[in-house]
Amino acid sequence: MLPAGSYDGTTVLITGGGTGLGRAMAVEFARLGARVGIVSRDPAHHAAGVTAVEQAVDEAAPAGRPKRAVAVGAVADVRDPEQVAAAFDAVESALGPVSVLVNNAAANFPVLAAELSPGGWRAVVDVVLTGSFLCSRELHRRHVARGARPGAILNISAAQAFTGGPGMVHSASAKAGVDAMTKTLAVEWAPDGIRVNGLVPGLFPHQDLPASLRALRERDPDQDATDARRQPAGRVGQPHELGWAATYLCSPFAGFLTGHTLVLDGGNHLRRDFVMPPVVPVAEQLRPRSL
Ligand SMILES: CCCCC/C=C/C(=O)SCCNC(=O)CCNC(=O)[C@H](O)C(C)(C)COP(=O)(O)OP(=O)(O)OC[C@H]1O[C@@H](n2cnc3c(N)ncnc32)[C@H](O)[C@@H]1OP(=O)(O)O
Ligand SMILES: NC(=O)C1=CN([C@@H]2O[C@H](COP(=O)(O)OP(=O)(O)OC[C@H]3O[C@@H](n4cnc5c(N)ncnc54)[C@H](OP(=O)(O)O)[C@@H]3O)[C@@H](O)[C@H]2O)C=CC1
Repeated sequence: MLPAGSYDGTTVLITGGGTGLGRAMAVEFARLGARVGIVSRDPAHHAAGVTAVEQAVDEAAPAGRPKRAVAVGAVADVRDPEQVAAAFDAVESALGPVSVLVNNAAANFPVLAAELSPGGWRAVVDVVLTGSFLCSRELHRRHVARGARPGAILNISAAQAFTGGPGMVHSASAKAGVDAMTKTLAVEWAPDGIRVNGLVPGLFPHQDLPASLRALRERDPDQDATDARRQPAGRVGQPHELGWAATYLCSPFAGFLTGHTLVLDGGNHLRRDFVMPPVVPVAEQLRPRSL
């Protein structure tokens, strides 16, 4: 954990910050003093994120301290550059200039590559890869125009980017693009004082996942125990742990770190051996089963 107040005076914009892991990161940034802008499509998600942030900050604050406006939501589909610019405007007019961006918004659903429509491919690649680029570009443009520094961008990726993702070709391909973008922008924007890093969550189950992903887990009534047994660390990740890693990577304590992608997965992506469990074809894994 970073020292209290590490983010005092800093405005952090988190795409998809109203649900799941984005919300957990928003809470950890706010606990350390950040003002947080939550950007996504659904205002109900913003409200959930703002409430979580305010509760966490209130719990951590001394009794009687006046309540501060620490979080706001702004509507944008990250695929649309005009909506992205408008959301930055809204966040900055409420909370001040954004100097930290977390590209967390994502889309994903399990599908066999042979059955994925062009529209389904585009939806995922555009949200994950194009959305991360458009938001990064917007932060860079504003940061440079105001001569501000330092700045930090954190791209939330996935281990599928380097292992491949059978049953999720769209997401794996998009996240691999995000990792290449992390390295590229780290070099291009280092002279502008903007660090660009990546963070890969391992398995972090939570209730906000879309139905198609939840359904994969809900087939097994003992899924929590099964998931834990599948991880070298013997457990899945807890969302606040991702928040701890994110707040470190964007902080001055990581001031010389750029172009790096940190994997937080209890060792799961390294779990390869000469002898592996028998192969179950992905088509069989995704086929609906009667319980
Ligand atoms: C515990 C397991 C964890 C596994 C690892 C998790 C990794 C993650 O990335 S988690 C993040 C997942 N979160 C989300 O996906 C949240 C947001 N998702 C969505 O809003 C939808 O899933 C979306 C991606 C479909 C939204 O895109 P949008 O453009 O708004 O959606 P459309 O309904 O217009 O669909 C576009 C396109 O995609 C096809 N499609 C949608 N769902 C499926 C599906 N389940 N299977 C196959 N195809 C799907 C849809 O048919 C459209 O295609 P066309 O009809 O060809 O235009
Ligand atoms: N949970 C896990 O185990 C893993 C997660 N990850 C990654 O972690 C990150 C967070 O995922 P997680 O919290 O689990 O998933 P969620 O589904 O909870 O979060 C996805 C978020 O993205 C937002 N979003 C989706 N599409 C758009 C869009 N077009 N424009 C703006 N915002 C959008 C959604 O908000 P709204 O609907 O309001 O637009 C939602 O808040 C993602 O990058 C994901 O790929 C990676 C590996 C494993």
